[in-house]
Amino acid sequence: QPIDALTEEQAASEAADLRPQILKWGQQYYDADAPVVEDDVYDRVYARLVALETVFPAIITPDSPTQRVGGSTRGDLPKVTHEIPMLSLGDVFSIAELKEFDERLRSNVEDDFDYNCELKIDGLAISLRYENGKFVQGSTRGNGQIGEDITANLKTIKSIPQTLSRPLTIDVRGECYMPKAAFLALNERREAAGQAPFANPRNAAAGSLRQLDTQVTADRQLATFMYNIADYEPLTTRTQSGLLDELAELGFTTNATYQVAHNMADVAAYIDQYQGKRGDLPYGIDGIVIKANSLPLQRSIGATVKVPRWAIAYKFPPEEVETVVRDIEWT
Ligand SMILES: NC(=O)c1cnc(OC2CCCC2)nc1N
Repeated sequence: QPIDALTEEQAASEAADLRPQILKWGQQYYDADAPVVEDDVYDRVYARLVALETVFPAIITPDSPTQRVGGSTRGDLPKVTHEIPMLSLGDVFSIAELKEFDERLRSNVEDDFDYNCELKIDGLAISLRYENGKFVQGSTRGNGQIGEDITANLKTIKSIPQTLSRPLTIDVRGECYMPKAAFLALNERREAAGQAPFANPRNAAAGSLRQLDTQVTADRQLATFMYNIADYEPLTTRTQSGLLDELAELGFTTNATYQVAHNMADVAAYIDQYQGKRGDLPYGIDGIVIKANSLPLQRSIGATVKVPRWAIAYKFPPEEVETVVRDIEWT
């Protein structure tokens, strides 16, 4: 309950329960075989401990995770500052809300414009830096400004090109994910070895990317779909749909299911087309993303602190796990 409703000893007792949990999750972070608890769970519990100790400084213990130099991050992967922040996405959960997003955006934009519709891959966002066409660094989104350097692990992923077809200096963003079949095979191996299975493919991908042992990452069959670029100037295209084609020409793997939509009726048709097909896809999706298709328009509309005004994610209701297992083609 709210911290200011607690007595000091209640706060001390709650903090005493949280510290070992946070330390254990921190240690699991590098255990090659322990599933990594979801980032947001870790961050929420860590923030609660910080809040308790801030309101009641007397309960702080020298061994509290909050007193470590590393602070909230669970490990000491080197940090990377994103020159251009990695944005996340606002969410809507109904067609009605989607229409509100469209109306609000069109009220602020003079001319008519198209959307690009994309499947929302359920993985984790990564940024790939290329200098003169060579892959030099890869990182997680982190808080959008500062992520973790996972270059070595990303180099083990076959779909990430080491050299581009043109000597460009660019930051390309996309999703790293674990295909459903790889996820099921991994969990079978883990259960056969008496280890806890990963909760879902996204969690498995996150845990696999943060390994200090790159051989572990290499064995996890991770994949990527790239979908964004920090600065589009070096490219020829000026649309989101064209960007996906140009990224493919450069050597990246992109998801071919995108469609340009002229209006919300087209968007609704795209949603209907894919909402029912989640079970047939070889990767997890948790919705669709619609983006203003013009890249200059995206730039002029801009973003709020964390999310673009020119894009929104439409989230599907959570999928029960058994459908993931049942619907897979057991070839
Ligand atoms: N999970 C996805 O598949 C996905 C995520 N994000 C984006 O776009 C970013 C680019 C800038 C704001 C959102 N597109 C996607 N397809």
